[in-house]
Amino acid sequence: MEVVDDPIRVQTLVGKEAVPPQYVQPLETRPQRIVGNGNDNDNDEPSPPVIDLSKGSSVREQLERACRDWGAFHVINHGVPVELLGEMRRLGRSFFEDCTMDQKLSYGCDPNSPASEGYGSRMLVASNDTVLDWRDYYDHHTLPLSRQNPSKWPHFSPNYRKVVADYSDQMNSLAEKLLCLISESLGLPSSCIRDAIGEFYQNITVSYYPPCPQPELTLGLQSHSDMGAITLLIQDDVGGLEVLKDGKWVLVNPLCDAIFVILADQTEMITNGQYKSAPHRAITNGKKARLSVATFHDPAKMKIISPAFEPPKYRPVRYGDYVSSWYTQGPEGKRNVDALLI
Ligand SMILES: O=C(O)CCC(=O)C(=O)O
Ligand SMILES: [Fe+2]
Repeated sequence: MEVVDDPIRVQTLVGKEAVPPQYVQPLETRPQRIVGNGNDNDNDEPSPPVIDLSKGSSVREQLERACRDWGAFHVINHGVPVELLGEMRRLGRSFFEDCTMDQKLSYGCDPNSPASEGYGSRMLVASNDTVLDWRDYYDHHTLPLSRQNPSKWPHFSPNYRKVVADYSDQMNSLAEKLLCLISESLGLPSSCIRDAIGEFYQNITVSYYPPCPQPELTLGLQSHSDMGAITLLIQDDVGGLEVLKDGKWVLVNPLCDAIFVILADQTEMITNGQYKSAPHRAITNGKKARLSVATFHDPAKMKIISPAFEPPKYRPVRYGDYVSSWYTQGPEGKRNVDALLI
């Protein structure tokens, strides 16, 4: 296996006047908007729907529309204490901003293993000539509990490990609840998608996007869809997450108490393409650092995923094989799940 050097953390580039050439996107993938200058959101631009989970009877209908039209939506009244969302954001930010680089590097992830836990900067990179993302991150392995080893997580704050463990529990329950509702919205038994995924493999990734001297040339995270079943994301008030809707990039409004739900590739497969995974990306800005916390819920590597409808439109795939092809080919704006279409 090719041995990869430990990547430069983007935070160490802050203060430069220009971005190094490896971070410059080709013309066709450069962002079309600059956030943080007061005209972030085009008034005519549609916004992802907001679904109130406490509104019993209409929730399934709203979910159905949001899943078909967007593959992504906000949920409010989701049952997760909003103080916990705030604590997770605060502690996540504190790691990046209050720890020294030496402290942070003592948690550095293994650059030779694609999904290793810890502090890194090059997660979605397929080859050495891929344009780099303007992002640093901290990835935590949280579920199943046999993968959870809090001694590997930052200990600069006495609360950090407890907050991450509580956050993991809460996201797990919400992901289960949403997959049940999503199954029901398609007339499937409520446990259908949940059972098709099996035991959740959950990762929590805190992404930190330092201010960028040339936001018009860069992306914080290149276009991709998430590989697993369902992603639950919170962000701060800076804004920069975009989802692709009818061929256009639409900004996801930061809603402080909401959780943003992103359908991922295995849910597209199981629903036989009735609900598509949502391509999304993050843009950067010149003034403020931006933070997001994404919680991924994936099947086990050995799990075979196949559509729950006849006739199937996708070939069955072992999840581990799907992941390996993703890491060797990279997202590069393609929809990897399309490769499984029959
Ligand atoms: O930072 C964001 O808003 C997006 C993060 C994301 O898409 C990911 O980590 O897969
Ligand atoms: Fe993502």
